[in-house]
Amino acid sequence: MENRTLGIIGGTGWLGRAIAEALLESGFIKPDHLLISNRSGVSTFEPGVKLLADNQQLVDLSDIVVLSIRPEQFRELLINARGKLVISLMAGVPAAAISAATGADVVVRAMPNAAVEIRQSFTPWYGVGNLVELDRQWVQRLFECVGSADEVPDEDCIDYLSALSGTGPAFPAMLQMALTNQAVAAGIPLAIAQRAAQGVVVGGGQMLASRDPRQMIESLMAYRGVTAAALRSMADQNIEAIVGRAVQAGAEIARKGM
Ligand SMILES: NC(=O)C1=CN([C@@H]2O[C@H](COP(=O)(O)OP(=O)(O)OC[C@H]3O[C@@H](n4cnc5c(N)ncnc54)[C@H](O)[C@@H]3O)[C@@H](O)[C@H]2O)C=CC1
Ligand SMILES: O=C(O)[C@@H]1CCC=N1
Repeated sequence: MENRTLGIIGGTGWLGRAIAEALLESGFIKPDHLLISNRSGVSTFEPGVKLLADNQQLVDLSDIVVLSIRPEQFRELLINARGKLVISLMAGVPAAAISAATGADVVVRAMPNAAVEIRQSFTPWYGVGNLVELDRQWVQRLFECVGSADEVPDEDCIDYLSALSGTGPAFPAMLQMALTNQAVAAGIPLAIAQRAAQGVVVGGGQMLASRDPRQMIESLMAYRGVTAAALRSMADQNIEAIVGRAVQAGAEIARKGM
């Protein structure tokens, strides 16, 4: 299991590169068992990692192939991956379409997020085809190198979670911007507004790494003061429905296919 060769198509992109670097740093993959497809010929990977311009050659030399290209780039990709385990990170591309286009009988769809950069992605994954137990464990351990991971019960979970957790820092970034903009509109100087809003999202997020959110809300509501008024206003405006509609809008795109 340890000596498998992994090829990443799109390994010079945002997710692909971060995952490749984490796999090497953690020792999960040795440099001479990692292949990266690279069209420019310029490498910043450590020595031993093989760069290949030819994707079919990469597939032929790999036991497992990660597709970390964009959905529209996948339409142009011509590879025969019959007999290989293909792991796709692409949003909105069903496993059946990946099998049909690549010939792979076993396809894992995984949905990390941009926090792979800091090894804090949550990555749900789902395997289609005969994914044996050893492969299952391997996939789980691979994504644990960039955070935490869970096998999910069906493929639709991947489409739904693409919008919920695949979006990674998008929801917190939007909240941070809204807090900043509102503070500036209320007359707070921009630099202070930015620091205050960042403190809420980053500092608050770090606390929630080890606290239960419901208990946190209850503890702060118990003051019956400022926080209670602010959170009650959000609840009155049905924040849950707003969040629900946002995730559904993203999931709809993933389900429709890209
Ligand atoms: N960036 C994100 O936060 C997330 C991205 N995804 C999915 O991951 C996939 C990759 O996304 P990113 O890394 O953000 O995109 P990216 O655009 O940063 O990376 C794609 C890379 O693939 C390379 N590439 C494209 N076609 C190629 C080919 N035929 N041969 C070799 N290399 C090729 C490009 O040059 C680029 O370096 C997408 O399908 C996206 O849906 C999923 C969850 C989160
Ligand atoms: O927005 C997208 O389509 C990709 C998938 C989830 C995050 N980024």
